[in-house]
Amino acid sequence: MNAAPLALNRSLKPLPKPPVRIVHLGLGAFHRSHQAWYTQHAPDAAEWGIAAFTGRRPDAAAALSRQDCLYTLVERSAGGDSFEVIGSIVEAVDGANTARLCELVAAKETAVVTLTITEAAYGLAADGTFDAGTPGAADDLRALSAAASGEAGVPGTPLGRLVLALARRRDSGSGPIAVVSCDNLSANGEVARRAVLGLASGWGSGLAGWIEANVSFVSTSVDRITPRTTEADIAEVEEQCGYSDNSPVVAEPFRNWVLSGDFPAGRPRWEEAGAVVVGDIEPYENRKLWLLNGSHSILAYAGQLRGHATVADALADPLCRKAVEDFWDEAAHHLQGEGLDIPTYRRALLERFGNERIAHRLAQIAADATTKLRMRAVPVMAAERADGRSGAGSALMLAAWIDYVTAGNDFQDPLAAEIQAAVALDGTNRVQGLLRLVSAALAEDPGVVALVSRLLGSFATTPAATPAST
Ligand SMILES: NC(=O)c1ccc[n+]([C@@H]2O[C@H](COP(=O)([O-])OP(=O)(O)OC[C@H]3O[C@@H](n4cnc5c(N)ncnc54)[C@H](O)[C@@H]3O)[C@@H](O)[C@H]2O)c1
Ligand SMILES: O=P(O)(O)OC[C@@H](O)[C@@H](O)[C@H](O)[C@H](O)CO
Repeated sequence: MNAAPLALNRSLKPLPKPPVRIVHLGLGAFHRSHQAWYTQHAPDAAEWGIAAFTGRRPDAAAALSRQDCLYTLVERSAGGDSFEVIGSIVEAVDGANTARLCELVAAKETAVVTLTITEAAYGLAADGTFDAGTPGAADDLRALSAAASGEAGVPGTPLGRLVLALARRRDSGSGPIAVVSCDNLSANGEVARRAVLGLASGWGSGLAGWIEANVSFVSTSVDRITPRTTEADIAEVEEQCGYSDNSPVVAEPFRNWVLSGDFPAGRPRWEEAGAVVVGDIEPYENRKLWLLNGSHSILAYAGQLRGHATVADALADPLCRKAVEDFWDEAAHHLQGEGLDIPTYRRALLERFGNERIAHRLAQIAADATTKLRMRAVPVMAAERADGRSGAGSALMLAAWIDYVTAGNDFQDPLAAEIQAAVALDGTNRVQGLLRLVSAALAEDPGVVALVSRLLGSFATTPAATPAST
């Protein structure tokens, strides 16, 4: 009988355990492949430990805690896998444990709070402002107001919990701190600032003013394709590494992190691990959000309509590939700037997306479309139309999404009820109703509605049924 493999922990792999100076909200796959990797590879890693909180469930924190917060990062290239144990996370906590969050954020030693809570968790309205009316925000505003007056009140969203913890930091006199959004949002620092200040209004008693003066909201562009871990990944780590790891994470070899903003209480020297610190982040953000995430959205809807399950499969379909390249041509008109090198970036994306060993599921990317399309299709289309062109490449992304939700596919979206109501309408009203959830301005433009309507059905045929081109 084979002996059970040894479990991964700090006795088996005695990595240093630095003190907590970073608090992370959203303990998912991406944080572990990206910010935790950069922190481990910074030259001052010995001073910077991370306490990471889950978002909605305790499971990931419980699993990681069972192995002293160590996990294996599997770097998966087209040619093979390499393995590295990451130890920069030193505490993994259930997000509902607001007492521990408050304690850590209020501590003088804590200098940075990072976020990977997904785009939908910022509670944005269609115009990009904070929407106090979403159920999560409304509940948190009430909870924060109760907590401020000493009554029982515990916020349930990550940003509501962060506001509670920032109130504790103010009370403890621990001074300024940086909040760093690592979610795929344009101007993610500014979005985080608006959402935090919006929720802080529930607390009252000058908390919003204190946050304005003491919290630096850093914007970042983050990049490393990190699909969800599978059972096969867990089995592979056991076989190749000789220990059992319940929480490995798989990522492509490529990684990129561009940051812009102040860190009033310090930060790890991430730039010496390859991160880039810039003054103006917008061109980098747009390049990444439009070219990578925008084409991911096209592939998610068009690809699934054509029967594909992964990014690599969809990209191999000429119809999907053409839609991606047409959108890239459009977006490139509005990506000017020194060092952006769009042709090289595009070539690299084709190679990254084509890595068949990274099974990046289209269903995962398809989630939360209304929030994502506002930052991926809408700005490019608006810029194209302002320059007198049609914006057909961006319109095709919107048409593919409309076909996808109309076809009765399962989807997750903060506006799911509104999407269902719009889908129940007919013809142009349906198109206009769905566009309105993404951009009121585009929905009111008859030219856009007509263009998107004309493009419906573009991906209706499966590849096998597509007539051979002549
Ligand atoms: N995975 C990637 O390749 C990648 C790359 C770049 C950026 N990102 C950004 O990171 C985010 C997280 O990606 P991931 O791969 O870690 O996902 P994940 O599903 O592994 O983890 C997401 C974390 O956020 C929490 N969460 C999810 N939805 C939430 C909500 N509505 N409210 C509160 N908490 C919520 C989850 O509980 C979990 O802790 C993405 O949405 C994206 O903005 C991901
Ligand atoms: O939920 P999303 O669409 O923001 O993320 C899914 C993928 O598009 C995304 O995770 C990319 O892999 C990532 O942005 C690459 O850096």
